[in-house]
Amino acid sequence: MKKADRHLLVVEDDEGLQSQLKWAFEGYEVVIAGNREDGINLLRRHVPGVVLCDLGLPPDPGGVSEGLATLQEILALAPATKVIVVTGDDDRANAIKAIGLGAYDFYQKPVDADILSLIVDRAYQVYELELENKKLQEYQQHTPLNGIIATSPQMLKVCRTIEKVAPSDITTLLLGASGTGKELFARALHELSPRKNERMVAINCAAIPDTLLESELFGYEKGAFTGATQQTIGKIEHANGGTLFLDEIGDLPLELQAKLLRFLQERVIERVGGRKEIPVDVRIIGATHQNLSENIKDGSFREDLYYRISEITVDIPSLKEREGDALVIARSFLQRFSDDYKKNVNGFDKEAILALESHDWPGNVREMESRIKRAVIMSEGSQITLEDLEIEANITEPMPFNLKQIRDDAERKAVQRALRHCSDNISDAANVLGITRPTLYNMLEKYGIKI
Ligand SMILES: Nc1ncnc2c1ncn2[C@@H]1O[C@H](COP(=O)(O)OP(=O)(O)OP(=O)(O)O)[C@@H](O)[C@H]1O
Repeated sequence: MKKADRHLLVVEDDEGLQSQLKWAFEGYEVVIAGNREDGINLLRRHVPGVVLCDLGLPPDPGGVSEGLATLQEILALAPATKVIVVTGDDDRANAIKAIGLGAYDFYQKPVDADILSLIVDRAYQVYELELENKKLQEYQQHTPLNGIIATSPQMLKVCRTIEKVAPSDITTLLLGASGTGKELFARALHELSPRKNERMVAINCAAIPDTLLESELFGYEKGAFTGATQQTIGKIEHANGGTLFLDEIGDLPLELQAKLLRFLQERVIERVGGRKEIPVDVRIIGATHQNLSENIKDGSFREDLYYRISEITVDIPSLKEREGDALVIARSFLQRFSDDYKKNVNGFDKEAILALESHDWPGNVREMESRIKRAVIMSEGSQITLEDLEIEANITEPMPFNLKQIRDDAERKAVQRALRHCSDNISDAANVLGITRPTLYNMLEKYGIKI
């Protein structure tokens, strides 16, 4: 939050003090009320992070009842607000009472604007930090599936599909580019399924030489080939009762595709060198970054196997296609790595945010994970810079149709961005955009933005 976006509410009935305080806080938007009712109205309108509240307010200017009531009402309406109570010079007892009721701090008259500014600055910093933390926690709570960070409509749809498909035994194919989270989703599917207490066994079909893949998958009997000194169970049998995750299934050699197809149809396997049919009960999840339709066309993937493994197909969009997810995922990684590496990094600077939002992310979430890990380790300040990320902001776009389109696009993007930055809080987003709430509502309707 820029200092200029910071609102400070002063509830004070002394007009001399009002005008002194109005100009005492450089960089704050100071709003002044002379009594509780006006104070609460301004609180609702401006949502200030910090309130300076005189305890002696009318109709009890000589006592503290109205001031304490104002404090309580502010905290009931906006518990995150930091209220600093201002008391008479000899009124420690009531100051402490106010702290007991939830005031953040107290300050005794006469007012020294310099000291009060310092107290307000510190209170605002605490307020903003708490707000940032709360947002992060909310994002994490909204995480639809364990360990998966997703707020974009595209990914929320994927999450819903996974939740629907998980309880059944249906064979599921996850399609998506490298690093989009296919394995993470496979694990989520397993965790949400009735098989969750059994094993999930993963095998990367592209990482194992073709000659070894058959015995890895199906196991072998003693003496099946040179070096087969003892009977060995394969991954499929190992996953019995649980889930088998066949990563990079598009790389499965044709002979093995036939054998896998037979297993999927009959649910029995034969170990290499064995004759016995062994029934195995596994749920199969496949994943690939390849275009299997192309592979079918060029004969490198069996069409009949494709239909067997794709009873349900889930397309996982690339990070670039997920509206708004990049920043949310980046923040979550930042928090994780700054905790892991005990670094005091708490955000991204403006240029870094632009770069995170405009980068193409060819390596998707995996690329982001490693870039942010490195940036956290390398960073020397409290904020990650463009240099730490080692990416270039790429904000060039094709020439649009006309000026109206440019304006509309920019307006829609600004509204979406403000909402994202304010966790969908309409008042905050309207403030960020410098417009009123009704204007923002009109824009949401105009651009069909749902929150
Ligand atoms: N939505 C997400 N939220 C949090 N972490 C994620 C998300 N998506 C992916 N990751 C993380 O990114 C990394 C890559 O994910 P994963 O291995 O699941 O991708 P993949 O699509 O299986 O990649 P590949 O095709 O290269 O095997 C992992 O560390 C994973 O935890």
